[in-house]
Amino acid sequence: MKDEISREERVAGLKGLGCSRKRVEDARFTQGKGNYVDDIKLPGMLHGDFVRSPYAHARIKSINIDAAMALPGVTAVLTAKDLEPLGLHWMPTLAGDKQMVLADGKVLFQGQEVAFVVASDRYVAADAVELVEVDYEELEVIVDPFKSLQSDVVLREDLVADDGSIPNGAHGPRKHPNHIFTWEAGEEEATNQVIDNAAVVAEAEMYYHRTHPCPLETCGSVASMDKVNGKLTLWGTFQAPHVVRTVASLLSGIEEHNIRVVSPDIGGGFGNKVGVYPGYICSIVASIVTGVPVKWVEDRMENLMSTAFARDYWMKGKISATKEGKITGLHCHVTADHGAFDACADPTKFPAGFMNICTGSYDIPVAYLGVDGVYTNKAPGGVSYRCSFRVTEAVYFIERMIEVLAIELNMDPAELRSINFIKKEQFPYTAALGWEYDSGDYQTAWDKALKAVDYKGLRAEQAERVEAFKRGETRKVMGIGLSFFTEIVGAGPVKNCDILGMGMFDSCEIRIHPTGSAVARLGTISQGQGHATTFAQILATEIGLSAESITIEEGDTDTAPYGLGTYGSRSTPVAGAAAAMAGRKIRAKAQMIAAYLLEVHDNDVEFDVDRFVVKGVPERFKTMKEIAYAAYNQAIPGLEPGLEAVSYYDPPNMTYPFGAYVCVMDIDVDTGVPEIRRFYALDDCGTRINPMVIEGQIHGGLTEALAVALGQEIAYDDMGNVKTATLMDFFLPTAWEVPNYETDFTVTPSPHHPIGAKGVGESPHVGGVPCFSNAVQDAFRPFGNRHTNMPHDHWRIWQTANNLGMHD
Ligand code: PCD
Ligand SMILES: [Cu+]
Repeated sequence: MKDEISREERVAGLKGLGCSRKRVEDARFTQGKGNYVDDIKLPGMLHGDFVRSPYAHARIKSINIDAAMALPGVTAVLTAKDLEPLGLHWMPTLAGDKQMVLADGKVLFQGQEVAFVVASDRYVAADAVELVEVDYEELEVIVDPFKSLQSDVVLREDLVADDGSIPNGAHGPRKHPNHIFTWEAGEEEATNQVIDNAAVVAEAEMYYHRTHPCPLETCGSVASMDKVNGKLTLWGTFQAPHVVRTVASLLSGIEEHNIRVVSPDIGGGFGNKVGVYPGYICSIVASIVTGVPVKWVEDRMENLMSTAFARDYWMKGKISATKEGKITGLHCHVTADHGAFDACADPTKFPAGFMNICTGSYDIPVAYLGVDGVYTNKAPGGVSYRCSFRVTEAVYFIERMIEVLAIELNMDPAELRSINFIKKEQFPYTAALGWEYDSGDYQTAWDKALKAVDYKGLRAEQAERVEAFKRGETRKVMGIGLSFFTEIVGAGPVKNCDILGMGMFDSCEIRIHPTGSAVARLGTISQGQGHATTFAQILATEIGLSAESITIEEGDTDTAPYGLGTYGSRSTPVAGAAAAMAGRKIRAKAQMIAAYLLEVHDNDVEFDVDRFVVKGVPERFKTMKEIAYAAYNQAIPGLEPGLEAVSYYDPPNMTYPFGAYVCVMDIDVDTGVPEIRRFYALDDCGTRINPMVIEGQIHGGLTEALAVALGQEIAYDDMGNVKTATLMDFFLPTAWEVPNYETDFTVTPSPHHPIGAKGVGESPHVGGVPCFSNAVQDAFRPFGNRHTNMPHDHWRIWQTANNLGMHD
């Protein structure tokens, strides 16, 4: 047979690895044809809405539902009393704590779910919510975690024994009724010894404020109990649909094969949609009780007030070094505000997530981390926002400690980083707090970044600006924000990582059709990341069929293989690896088919782009399309018909993407308004599947980082009122604030991932927040600033300038 097109054209035709293929899902989204939870409309469907607590801490004396029930269109009003006989008034959290589904005797945060109204439409439900009369007796409110550990006020009465003793929590002994856990890593004594005897020590206390990812789509679910067939179908905004199915089965007693969980299109997740919310449970119970489908969808205020927040970490650090700037030790203590229930979604063995990556990208011989989790009268969560697993906090911490140490040493912070990087030859590198970093080449990335922005030139310009400011010629100061981050993404492996006992592997199942097109299903679920585009690219390169002829499906537990879902940038490292492995199984069978068709031995054919060729005889080949057809339609001795494969992949390690960011900022000291002149981001996520998708991920993550660093916050007053529950008060950046990002990359493949890819979705946020914050702080460094807390909104920046005497 003769070849009409060149090998190059055949490679391009696959649209495989490395191709900036346009996102296939966007045809649907840009034409308004997406299918979100709120688009699901079933015959006879009822609508639920919550009565929520106006108080942050109060005893519930009585609930009167009579007036609400009397409103035409209202079917039911559920309270904890109705859920109790079913054992559903409390639910387990992913962190091994339990949480009230509906207020049981008391409320513990503003916005807590008190009663669930079910009515004929969303408006009637909202009207009925107003008619439910709840009699509250206010209790003393605690919003400060340090005060919480000193207070006589017991927040969680359910966690104190009758004799007043404090039973152990899910993560061991508790020191106080409002204490959740102590978690430690590293060697405290050895670390203290090094620090106490060091030539130079820098200390800092910093607060990484509470915030919220605020996805475009809020959380919601539709439950439909088919009593005839005994089958429960649950559509919802779930980042981990299979986990929801298993948990729903364990809680309800409905056998798992009779539960179908579907995540339809999701309008942004960002970790906000990992946890299990009372709304999910209440819609299920309401559908079981009424026998018709019940929908629950939050409004914006409910989403901001009550669903999984992020951060709220009070961090205290000490870092020591030689006079030359070689870091010798690091000590970190965190007081972690978890709100009213511990509902973090960290792997079970890691109650503070992967905070123990806080030694960052540096070769630090000895370190210690201690974390104390504390209850307060705030919403539960702590799982979300572009690094559920606390790597955001860890990287912020170390990147601030480096800056503070640079001040102490009177050294350039870029040079200080260079001196301390883990060197290329040291990988795989075992860090003082236990992680084994898979691969990295930090110095190369750093040099490339500093060169790209002309770092030396910028510092010279900054020095001139400081002089000009002092002479009174300008009121603008200039900051150069640096950050170098190492992320840790791709949980498992199963031996280290499980959630509530569910091991963190992932999966891919692929079915090739006779005409050489395919459908592949994975255990993950895209929330906007573009999986339908990128997973097809991995498979295209592995099996030699064009990505255009491979459909990717996720999110329906009736069809998709079991997987742990999408968060912690785990889809590429884990499900992406499963896809590659399933592709290789297809290829192995295809090789046998090709050999039979070509009448040679299996070992005499080899794979080439989209075909198997007889070794050394390139004109003798069978394309994958021909092989697929033969797989079904030709009797091949010793082989079953069909061409399918499934892979369950338990990764041997996590992947460690990294990056080097630089932000140049001008700040008007009289208005506190920062202006971002330049933002350069170099990312290394190993093998790049789709450069355009990566670029989009980085723009998104950096914009969220800008938001968090420069103004976004879930703030509470002393009464526990949420002060930022609307988009009037909660900062969402617009095109006005967002700079023109310059992106760049290096490629250091993961040695253990089948295609060498690492995750990237979280990276820009993890590296971006310290970069923006460092830019603000660096602008004030020449005027005496050491550390000021985020968010650096205009008012706080103005205060920083004022405190430094710059308004005098
Ligand atoms: N190397 C590489 C890597 C990656 N990639 C691509 O990119 C993406 C991403 O990826 P990753 O990194 O793996 O990740 P994932 O898993 O998929 O995802 C997750 C992430 O993702 C991010 N991004 C995003 N985007 C959108 N649009 N939306 C959303 O929601 C979101 N979210 C966020 C978050 S937050 Mo968490 O949950 O907190 O934990 S985590 C997270 C996809 O598509 C992939 O394929 C490529 O291409 N290459
Ligand atoms: Cu993460």
